[in-house]
Amino acid sequence: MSTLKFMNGHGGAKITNGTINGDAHVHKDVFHPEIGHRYTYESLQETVEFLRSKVPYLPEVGVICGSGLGSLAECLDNPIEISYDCIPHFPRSTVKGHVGALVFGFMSGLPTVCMKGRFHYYEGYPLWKCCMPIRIMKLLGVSHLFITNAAGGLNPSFRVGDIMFVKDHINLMGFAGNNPLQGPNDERFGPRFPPMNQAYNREIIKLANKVAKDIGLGDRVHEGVYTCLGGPNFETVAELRMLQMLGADAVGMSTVHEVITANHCDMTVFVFSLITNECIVEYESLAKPSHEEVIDVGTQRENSLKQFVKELLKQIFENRIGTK
Ligand SMILES: O=P(O)(O)O[C@@H]1C[C@H](O)[C@@H](CO)O1
Ligand code: HPA
Repeated sequence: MSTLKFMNGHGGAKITNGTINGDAHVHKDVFHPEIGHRYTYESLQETVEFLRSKVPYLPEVGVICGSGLGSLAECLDNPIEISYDCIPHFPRSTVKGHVGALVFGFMSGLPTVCMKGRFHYYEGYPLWKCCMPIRIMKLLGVSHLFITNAAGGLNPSFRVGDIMFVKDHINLMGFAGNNPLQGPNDERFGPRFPPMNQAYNREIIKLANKVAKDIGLGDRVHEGVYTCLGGPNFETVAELRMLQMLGADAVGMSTVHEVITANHCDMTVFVFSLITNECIVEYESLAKPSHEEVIDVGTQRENSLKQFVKELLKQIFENRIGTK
């Protein structure tokens, strides 16, 4: 039997061991002879059924916690935490700062699911697998997806600890033909050729600027363009200079493929990057980016970010923004 533990003081529960009904969990996707492995709509339904059997309500909001930002899940009242290794067909988190659990609960009174840990291409997961949880959230009923990430600041006006509301992206991996929607298209999720010119909800960005100002973060927020490289190495000076010339304001190793998958299945998307380091574009600089620094900045900014996310969410739903 999988264990359901009650968490002290939170009135919540935790499902932690790696077995379901006594069987070691088997990670399963489906093999297509011509294109290799993929999840099918039906295999994802098994994951959804499992989660529905553990959580007595359906989430409307999804939050993906970026590196060092797992504490956003602490905004949830009455949390039910389910470790990824208990969930049928779910990949495993392998990166420090990504705990590897879905946490269900109520944020600003709204039923919400947080991903405490995401999947990255550099971990060895293909993009369609990195994005599998987004389709699970959609099937569970999530209409609004908040995606967060840690990113390097390319825009010279950004300072460490600033927040960038993502208004657009440059899909560099897509330029090279790598896209999470590659392979057979299931119309039950979305169209073969989805538009991406309104991938980031403009009304929410406008509201986010207002909320940030109201809570005293007005001078620490920006709007900008995010781009994602495959990682895991940080970028060279020449690469960073090229990204600046392309018009990117921040660089990371995630998010773009998640945004594409979420838009494909018609979710309302809001993304922010926490600028955890300044990109080094001078050969003379001896500074070196590190994952430890990335996580530390996340920890330093967690209280402001929690306050911001809760207030923004509340106002989005009060004003019915992005409700389709
Ligand atoms: O998961 P995110 O995109 O927030 O994580 C960033 C990119 C790398 O995974 C890691 C580098 O420190 O942080
Ligand atoms: N580059 C890529 N990914 C990152 C960075 C960076 O400088 N900082 C945090 N994630």
